[in-house]
Amino acid sequence: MHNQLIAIIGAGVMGCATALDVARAGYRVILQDHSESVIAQAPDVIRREYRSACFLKQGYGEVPLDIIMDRISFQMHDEGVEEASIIIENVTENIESKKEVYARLSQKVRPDALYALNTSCISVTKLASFLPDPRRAIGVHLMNPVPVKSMVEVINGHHTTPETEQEMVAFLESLGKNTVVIEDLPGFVSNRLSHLLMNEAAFIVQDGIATAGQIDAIMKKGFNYQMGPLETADLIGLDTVVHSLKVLYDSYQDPKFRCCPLLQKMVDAGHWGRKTGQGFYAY
Ligand SMILES: NC(=O)c1ccc[n+]([C@@H]2O[C@H](COP(=O)([O-])OP(=O)(O)OC[C@H]3O[C@@H](n4cnc5c(N)ncnc54)[C@H](O)[C@@H]3O)[C@@H](O)[C@H]2O)c1
Repeated sequence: MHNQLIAIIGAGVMGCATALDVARAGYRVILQDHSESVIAQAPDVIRREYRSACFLKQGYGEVPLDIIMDRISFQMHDEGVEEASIIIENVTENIESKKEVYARLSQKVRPDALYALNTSCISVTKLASFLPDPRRAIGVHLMNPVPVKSMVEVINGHHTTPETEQEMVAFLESLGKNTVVIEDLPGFVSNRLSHLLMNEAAFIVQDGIATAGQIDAIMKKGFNYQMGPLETADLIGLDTVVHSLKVLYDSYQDPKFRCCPLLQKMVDAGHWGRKTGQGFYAY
């Protein structure tokens, strides 16, 4: 067991799965969220993630669930965050929410702590500009589902130092992750490409050309994708996909990133994908 304490802020889809992976690797974890219902549900979400990871990834069950759960403190307050050597920020894909969280944490977090900023599309340089020391912040784009996906896209912001990069890569390797370190522009590599595909797939459904199932089948069987673009959108959360498309559109001012109206309509209707039980598919 490591002695290090890791604070994970935001206990949604990514926060819970990340807490599971980090605690499984032997770290003590604070999992914080401002929503009472999210914190109340988080232990069950983690238990489900663990069972699914044991099914999908050989050896994942070698660390028993009760040991992992004992390492995680579920909380709505920030107590203990001052002890953390790494802060992993996983809050909603909205610049104002993230900015508010950084302002709050800056009062408490120790000056030598590292910030791992988990964002789908927002520029890491922009996010780091809201922190007291942007040299110690770096983009850590974990992939969903975190326990199953070993790839992490690591993004150097403009001020990120080589020491920060080295420390963060070493931490991620201690979780069993593989990293690819790239430079910063909104959407990075993965989401600049994947969001175009998911958005265009939604346009195809809207145009009445094919169903979600047909599109996903073509991409899986014809192009060897493990998951189709609309299954992926449901897994990510359509709310997050729409937020990300807005960030891409605003950042590049390029119409290719305009959000498909059907996606926006589904979000307005509360059909956010797996997390609400209904998206392009029913769960
Ligand atoms: N979902 C994915 O597949 C995926 C993949 C990679 C990266 N990301 C990125 O990770 C981040 C989190 O995504 P998610 O899918 O977990 O979102 P989510 O909506 O499931 O969870 C976000 C959580 O942040 C919490 N939150 C919001 N404001 C807060 C505050 N001020 N203090 C504490 N908690 C607060 C919310 O209550 C919510 O529980 C986003 O930036 C997203 O773009 C998501």
